[in-house]
Amino acid sequence: MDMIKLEHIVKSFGGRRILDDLSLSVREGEFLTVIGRSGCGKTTMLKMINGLHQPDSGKVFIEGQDISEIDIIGLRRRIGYVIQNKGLFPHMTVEKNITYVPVISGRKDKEENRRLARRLIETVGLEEDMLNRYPSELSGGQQQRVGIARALAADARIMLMDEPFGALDEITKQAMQEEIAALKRKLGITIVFITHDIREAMKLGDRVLVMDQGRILQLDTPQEIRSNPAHPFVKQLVGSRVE
Ligand SMILES: Nc1ncnc2c1ncn2[C@@H]1O[C@H](COP(=O)(O)OP(=O)(O)OP(=O)(O)O)[C@@H](O)[C@H]1O
Repeated sequence: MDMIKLEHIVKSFGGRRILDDLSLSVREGEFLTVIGRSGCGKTTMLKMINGLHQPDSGKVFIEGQDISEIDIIGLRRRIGYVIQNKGLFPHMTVEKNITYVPVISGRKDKEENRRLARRLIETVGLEEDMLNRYPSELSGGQQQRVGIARALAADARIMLMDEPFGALDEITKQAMQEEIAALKRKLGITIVFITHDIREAMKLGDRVLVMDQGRILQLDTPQEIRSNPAHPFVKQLVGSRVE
């Protein structure tokens, strides 16, 4: 099944076309990585998927539902959104951050929420005693893990990740890459993952979407992208890959 479907999306800001007739389907359980020059529209596309931006024309479907016809707040709770260095509530403990969506959705049993937080903190590879800390008391990599745990707490079947590991050192980044790939295999979640790092895009993606000027240059498996780059820009991108 198509978990996410974009149909002929057009979006302009200040008279500039940022997404130019973009159509795309992401299958359930697929890991799609997105790469392209700064400003080519990656984040704008991601924000279309959870209704943070509305298209000027075209349609977005999530699990077959046209999102212009459903409750957008409910939709956002079903879609995890993990962004670099941001997103955690600084005045809440890690536990409160993780259980935020279940709590605002009416799940008030403290013990049950504590159990959920304990389970998820372990799932993302952190120690239980971190639940009582505040985000500022965690490293960047640990904050990213909490962000992922929070998205999982919402029972998100879709995870949108905007350069989630961009600010991490190489060792932590590799550990996080392993972790997210394992989580995806284990939970079968659908992931759309923006990166500036072609190695990361090729390593994690079931398919890689190369974007330029609001259009798709190529959307293919890493193997195809490598062996049959459809455009000089793609070729250049892949050529810059450090083996
Ligand atoms: N809310 C907005 N109002 C006006 N212009 C916007 C808005 N959001 C994005 N833009 C513009 O749209 C273009 C695409 O932005 P977007 O954030 O989608 O790019 P990106 O590919 O994610 O870039 P980067 O890799 O630098 O994060 C940019 O020129 C940006 O300035």
